[in-house]
Amino acid sequence: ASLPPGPKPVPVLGNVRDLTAKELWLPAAEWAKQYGDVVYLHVLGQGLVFLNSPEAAFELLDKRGSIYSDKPALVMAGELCGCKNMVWLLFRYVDPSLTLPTSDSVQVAFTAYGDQSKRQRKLMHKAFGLPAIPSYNPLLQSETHAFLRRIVSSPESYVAHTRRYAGALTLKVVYGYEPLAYEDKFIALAEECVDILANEIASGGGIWPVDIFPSLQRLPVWAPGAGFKVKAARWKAKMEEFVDKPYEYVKNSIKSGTFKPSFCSTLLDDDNKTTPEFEFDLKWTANSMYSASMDTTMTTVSHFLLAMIAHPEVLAEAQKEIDTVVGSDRLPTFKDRPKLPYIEAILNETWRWGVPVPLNLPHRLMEDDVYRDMHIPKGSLIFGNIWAILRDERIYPNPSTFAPERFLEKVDAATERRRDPRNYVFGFGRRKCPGANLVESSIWLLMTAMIATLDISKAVDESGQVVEPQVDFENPIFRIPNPFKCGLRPRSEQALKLIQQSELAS
Ligand code: HEM
Repeated sequence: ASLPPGPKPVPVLGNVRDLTAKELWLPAAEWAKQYGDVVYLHVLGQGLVFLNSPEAAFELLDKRGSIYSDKPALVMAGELCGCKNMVWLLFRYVDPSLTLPTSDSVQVAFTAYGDQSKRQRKLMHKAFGLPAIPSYNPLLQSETHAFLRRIVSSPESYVAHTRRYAGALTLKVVYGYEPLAYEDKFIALAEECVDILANEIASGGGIWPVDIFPSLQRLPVWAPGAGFKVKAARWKAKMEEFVDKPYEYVKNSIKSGTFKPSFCSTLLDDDNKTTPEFEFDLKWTANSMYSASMDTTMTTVSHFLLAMIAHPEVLAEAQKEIDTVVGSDRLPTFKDRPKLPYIEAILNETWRWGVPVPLNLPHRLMEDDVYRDMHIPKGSLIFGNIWAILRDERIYPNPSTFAPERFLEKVDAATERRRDPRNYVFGFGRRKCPGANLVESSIWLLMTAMIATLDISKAVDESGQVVEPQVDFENPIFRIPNPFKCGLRPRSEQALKLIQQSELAS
């Protein structure tokens, strides 16, 4: 079998010049149109495979998951800095020109496929499987209300409020920890580690000389050129602190009987077996959730805001629906969800149009494989091209337009399944996002509460001029818009009153 088709490589360097540092999903969508639903490129012999249709993505990443679920490994970040146990890791992507690294950080699911990743996923499934989700509802509700209160008090800081919402929610869900309003120790520690990962470990494109020549690991620390080992030891200590400290907090609060139910407390209690292996998995799994939820939540909320700014008629229609179903005497709750089909369609369209992780996170193929007479070499990195799938005009006419109505059209069950963006935006197979059920609830409530209480529009500057949002996507993995200006204010006196009163209720 021959390799799948793709842009013509040059000798040795391969397709280096075909890759772009920003928005790689745009050329990847063009390759999909030109070469079909499986496209192959290589960079210095490293195979990159793009799966551009649901059929190809499900067949390989899902059905053949036993060989398509590994993750790429990096020696410096993984081995020396101790991040190999993290399910997520921030690192920088190699600049396509292979001369200069990009300055962007990206996150990648990192644990190699094997017993450890299976155990970690089992823990996450237990905590975030569908049956567990209703138990988080009160927490989601109180965090959403706290978010609204912060927004009305300083709307210009909506980015910081969204990050705090995601961070606090994760700390509470995972550790039962209530962060302080300002200068919280765990949030500060988490941000410090995120910064080390993004700006230190990941500098130089995330690829260090030791990644290319693993034998450098054996250099003694005093040897010339071994400075990386000293740095790695320092960063590793910080990473371990980030993993150990919140975990110790849970254990101590269980001992003193002051704990709040959480992912960790439930598992420690349920399994009642604190073998070193179990504790190791638990604390690294818990820790990885923090990074995993930050940028993805930020991306989704940003796209929702952009869509509302660009389409005031959609916001008005959604507010009409809320006013009819919920009224103006209370804030929406999960019980209202089945009666709000237009809002459901907005959420669907936000997932589809925003595409938070357009090329998925790469999986690594563990064995040579053949698919439809095409040879896919062992070691290839496999990208589920979620962007191309969700911009397929045969399924979504005028795909670049934000149009929630498309999801209100009655279709047969097979088309319904095929067009549901949730089947794609959270990835595929055995590495599919374990947080999907949780964010399905958390983002729904956050979005619905914003629609119910806020006017969302373009910002206006001091001289009264409307400020057009400047949208730019620099991050090579997450489709996360750079912070843009936007106008957020209470919809009415009554809405403001409900937001302020929510503090008493929570
Ligand atoms: C807006 C929301 C989110 C989106 C769109 C999203 C999307 C994704 C995607 C595309 C992947 C890669 C799947 C693959 O490799 O096939 C992933 C992995 C992952 N996600 Fe999410 N995610 C979101 C929120 C969250 C949250 C809130 C958590 C934690 C509570 C979380 C935890 C994880 C973890 C731990 C992984 C790695 C799984 C593994 O490699 O086995 N995600 N996510």
